[in-house]
Parts: sequence; C-alpha cells; structure tokens
Amino acid sequence: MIELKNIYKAYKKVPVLKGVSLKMEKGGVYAVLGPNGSGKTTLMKCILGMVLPDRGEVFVGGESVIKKHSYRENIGYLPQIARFPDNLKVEELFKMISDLRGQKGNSEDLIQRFGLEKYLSYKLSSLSGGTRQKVNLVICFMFDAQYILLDEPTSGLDPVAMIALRKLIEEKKQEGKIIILTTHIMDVVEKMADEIIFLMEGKIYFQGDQEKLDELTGSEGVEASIAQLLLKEEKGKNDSSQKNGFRFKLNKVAL
Ligand SMILES: Nc1ncnc2c1ncn2[C@@H]1O[C@H](COP(=O)(O)OP(=O)(O)OP(=O)(O)O)[C@@H](O)[C@H]1O
Repeated sequence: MIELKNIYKAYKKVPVLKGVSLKMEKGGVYAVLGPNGSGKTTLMKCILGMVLPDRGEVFVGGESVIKKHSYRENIGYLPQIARFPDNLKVEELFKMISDLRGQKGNSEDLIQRFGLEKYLSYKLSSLSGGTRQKVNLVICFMFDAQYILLDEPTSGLDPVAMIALRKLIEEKKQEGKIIILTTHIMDVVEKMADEIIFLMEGKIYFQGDQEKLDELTGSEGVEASIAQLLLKEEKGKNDSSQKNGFRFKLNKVAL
C-alpha cells in the first residue's frame, strides 16, 4: 500500500503540490496523468524520498517514510532521465548496481526480454536513446521490487520493446505489485491502467478507473475524457460559476 496524506511541495516558493492525498491499496497499474509541469515527477519523488514535502506524510507498506531510507529497497524506479557515467559498459553498469545492492538480481532474464545481449559490451555513451531506456528498465525491474515507479517508461521504445514492457508490467500486476507510471501517451493508459490519477494545478482532479472517467466526462476513451477535463477547466477559468459547479461535480462523483 502507498498512501500520500495532504502533501504540499513548493520549489522556491512556487507551489507544485497543493494538498495531494492519494491511496493505492491494491496491486495494479496506477497511471498518474496531467499536463507538463503539473507535478507528476515531484509526486513520484516524494514517494521515493528524493523530494521532501513541505507538509504532509507519505506511507509505504503502512510505514511513514519521511527521512527514512531502507524502505527504498522495496521500490524499483525508472527516472525520466537516468544519469550514469557514460564511459561505463552496459555489463559493468549492471554489475555495479548488483554490487551496490549486494544482490545479484535477475538482470539476465530482463536482458533477454529487451534484446540487450548484443549491447552488453557497449559503452553507455554509444547507445541510442531507446536502448538506454531498455537498460534503465532492466535496472528498475532487476530486484523484483514490490512497488515499481515508472516515469515515462515508454519513452523512445520501439514496438517490440513496448510489447515486452507491457508483458512485464502485466506479470508484475498478476504478482500483486503496485505499479505507478506517468505517461503522455493515452494508448498506454488505455491498455495498461487499472486506475487513473489526474493531477492539475497541484491537486488531484480525478482518481478512478476508465469507466468512471468516461461517465464523468461524457466522453469515450481516456484521450477524449482527459481533453474534456482540460477544456472544461480552461472554460471554467473564464467563468467562475461554471468552474465551481464542475469542480463540485468532480469532487462529488470522482473523489
Ligand atoms: N528541483 C526543482 N527546482 C525548481 N523547480 C522544480 C524542480 N523540480 C521541478 N520543478 C518545477 O516543478 C513543476 C513540476 O515539475 P514536475 O517535473 O514534477 O512536473 P511533471 O508533471 O512531471 O512534468 P512533465 O510532464 O513535463 O514531465 C515544474 O514547474 C518544474 O519546473
């Protein structure tokens, strides 16, 4: 279980998260959506302890995690931009990560799934963006963590790797793991997400499944529904009475 209670976070007094509360209890895929800069990565980093909230609490597996470290061993993380020394070879990177963790991990199976065998002796600097993403995915999944946080996991992946990733996520879901992902690709959400969390202007506008989202917006499909939310919010900004009405409906129906 992952729970966020009333999280506030500002960077240099600019608020990003303005009272975010969220509970992810069951195993499954939770898609965190929202416009650029809405705070999706910040929210993930609060769970990871990489960003310290100004207010509020984060619980992982029922335990408060603020200023704690060991719980991170239960989390696999794929950052939006991963930075490793460029002169390392792929195989050296995997070995370094295993040594740091003190566990071998199951990188061999993952290397095979993502077709990375032939790149093991390549330096990271010589890899394409998509191949780097596959390397990062191996690192994220290699210790079989209970919680998996994926920031834009499909970025740069070819269709074969996309299928491999979907299969892997599906397997993790069947094992009861909690997978949180951010993406701007609505097809990924439609195919993978059990629950959608829509973040906008520092708050959660919607949390629920795709059926509930369609019902709320009167649209069909995640792309159309999310567009509806954005359009109504934009329209609402120019008409405060409508905005209040729409927000009320969202709060009442969705949250
Ligand atoms: N370390 C930081 N210092 C200052 N501002 C930051 C920092 N990290 C993020 N921000 C700002 O906080 C806001 C939210 O950023 P965040 O990366 O969480 O958004 P996001 O929803 O993940 O965006 P995207 O969809 O573009 O990846 C942005 O305005 C960003 O510029």
